[in-house]
This record gives sequence, structure tokens and C-alpha cells, in this order.
Amino acid sequence: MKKIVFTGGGSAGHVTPNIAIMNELNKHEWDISYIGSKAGIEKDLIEKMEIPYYSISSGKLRRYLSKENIKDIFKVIKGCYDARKVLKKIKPNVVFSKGGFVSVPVVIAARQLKIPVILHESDLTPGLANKLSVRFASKIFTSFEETLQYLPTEKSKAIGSPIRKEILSGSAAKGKLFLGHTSQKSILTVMGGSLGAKKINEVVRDNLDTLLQTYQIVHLCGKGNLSEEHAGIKGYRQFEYVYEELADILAATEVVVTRGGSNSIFEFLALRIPMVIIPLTKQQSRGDQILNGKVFTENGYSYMIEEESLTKDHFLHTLKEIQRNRELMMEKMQQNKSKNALEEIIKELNRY
Ligand SMILES: CC(=O)N[C@H]1[C@@H](OP(=O)(O)OP(=O)(O)OC[C@H]2O[C@@H](n3ccc(=O)[nH]c3=O)[C@H](O)[C@@H]2O)O[C@H](CO)[C@@H](O)[C@@H]1O
Repeated sequence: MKKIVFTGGGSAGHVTPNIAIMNELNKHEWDISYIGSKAGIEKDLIEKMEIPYYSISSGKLRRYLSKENIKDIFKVIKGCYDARKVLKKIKPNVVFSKGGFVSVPVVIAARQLKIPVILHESDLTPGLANKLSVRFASKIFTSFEETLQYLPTEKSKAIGSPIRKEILSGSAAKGKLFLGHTSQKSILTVMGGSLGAKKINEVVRDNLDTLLQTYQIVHLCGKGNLSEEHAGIKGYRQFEYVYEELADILAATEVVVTRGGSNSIFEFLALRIPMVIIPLTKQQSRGDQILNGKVFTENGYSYMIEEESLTKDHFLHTLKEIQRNRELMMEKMQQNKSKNALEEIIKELNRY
């Protein structure tokens, strides 16, 4: 039996692509394990799959100076020791990393033990974890074609986003039943990234009366962000995070309001759901979501509103524009010949 270790975490965007790949690996050929952090969302998501999960010490990698950095450097060093111990025990043929700060010690330890590492980068510009990992990788896959300019040519390839197959085969009827949405109005789904988004939550809740005149709403608002005040309003359902129900919800969705997280927007593209993208700002991030959103908007798949100009009028006007241009947007998405990322990755892994 061949062995593979997956790593990646911190937010769901660094885990769901791994889940997509794990589901496609032949379980008679591959023995799968996962290395993640002690308390990240990956622990919860992977343990649900009954895959052996090893947690290591991990520190946040910051791009700015902070006292916490000193503590975290020690946590990362400890993480390397932890990861080395796990990898020595498992002796995998290959390590697959989806990035996020927990992945760096795993990639470093793999390299020290001469275990080949394969990376996937979802965002248009490589994240800090993957930037640090690139030199240790034998192969780097990307979702966006544009990302290749930041990576070594000889070992990098753009293949698209590995999307969980079940996401693509949801049932709209089941989705509506689950939501209890019974009217003929279009379903608007709001997904503020896997960890939620305060500003998006606010603009939706502040304009709920107006929105409910046109839409039935599903609000995926992130852990700890449920609003009691809005609970039980007819046509409005809120969830912190949804698991297997997501496929059916998206099958029933006609328009989505989303952060610019790469995996989410590639899922919406594959499902041909027109999007309003409200990316994380440059103050809150390295600006990667703005770049993801720009490319999608230039291609005609979405409208983008930057948080600085997110007013009630702008928001409602953009939704109206989408209603007007829906058909055209869906046609543009239809023309996107998305590559078969999952197949490419499985083919590469099977070489080991
Ligand atoms: C705050 C932060 O660092 N955000 C980053 C993070 O976003 P984030 O973790 O939000 O990642 P994405 O939007 O890329 O992916 C979220 C994943 O979670 C799934 N999902 C979400 C909500 C839910 O209720 N159920 C569910 O299953 C989505 O279907 C998707 O597969 O990783 C992305 C990919 O590197 C980056 O582009 C983002 O900038």
C-alpha cells in the first residue's frame, strides 16, 4: 500500500481542495493521513472523514512586525519537530500541501526526510506559506493561469481548482426542502468566506427587508456570527457553516454574494452562479482576493464591490445589474472550459 500525507489549514479554503483529492484517491492503493493544527477548522473537517489526523504546533506567519512573531517562530520550529516525528513514523511516498501556515513545517520536515512534496496554490498570487514552500516542492499546481509568472517555470502548471465532486451534483429540490424556502422568489446565497465576514453580514442584515422583497436568502455567516435578532424571519435562513448540505443549497441558488476566496469562486463558476464579489481588503489581507475578483469580473463572471465603496445603494444596484445581465454572465461562465484539476493531481500522485 502506498502512503500519502495531506496538509493545509487555518481556513476551509486550505482544506476543501484536499478533501476533493482524498475522495478521488483509490482507497485500495493509498493509505491517507493528514497533518494539521491543533484547533484549526481542518481538524473538524478531516476528523469527520475518519482519516487519521495528526496535529502539530503551528504559529501564524505574519507579514508585519509583532511581538507575537517571536513566540510564533518558536511554535513553527516546534511544528517542524512535530511534523518530522509524524512523517518518520508514517514514511509516506509523497506529501500534498494545500498551503496555510500549518503546512510550512510539514513541507520543511518532508524535505529534510527526502519525501517529495506537491503543492497547490489557489490564489492568483502565492500565499506566504506556499511562497516559503516553493523551493522544497517537486511540483506546483495553480488554479489561475496568471499565477505561473510568480513561480519556477520548470515545475509549475496551471490546472484549475480541485472541486469536491459532490458540490457539482446537488439537487435544487432537496436544497429548497432543507431551507424551507417555498416561494417562487430567487434564492440568494451569501457566503462570507469559510470564517464569515462582518461587513458582508452587516450589509445583508441591514437591508433584509428590501432584499426579501426580491429574494429568499441563505446566509452562511461564519462561526459565532448568527444573529438572534434576525432568527425566524420568513425567507431568511442563517447558518454558521454548512457541510454536505452545501451542494443542494448551491444547486438551488440563483445569485451569490461572496468574499473573493479562490475555492468558493471557482465552485460558483463551475456551477454557473453569477456572483457579487466583495473581497477582503488590503488592510485585512495581502490583497489576493481583490486580484481573484478582478480576473473573474474582467471575464464577465461577477461584479466586484470593494469594501471601501460598499454602501446600501451600491450593493442593491449591483444585485439589480446581475438580474439584468444574468443570462449573459451565465453564458460567459459556460464558455469557460475549466480544466480537470482533480484528474491532473491524481495522475501526478500516482507517479509516486
Ligand atoms: C481569510 C482568509 O485567509 N481567506 C483566504 C481563505 O479563504 P476561505 O477559507 O474562505 O477559502 P475559500 O473561499 O477559497 O474556500 C472556502 C471553502 O469552504 C467551503 N465552505 C464554505 C462555507 C460553508 O458554509 N461550507 C463550506 O463547505 C467552500 O465551499 C469552499 O470550498 O483561503 C482562500 C484560498 O486560499 C483565499 O483566497 C482567501 O483569501
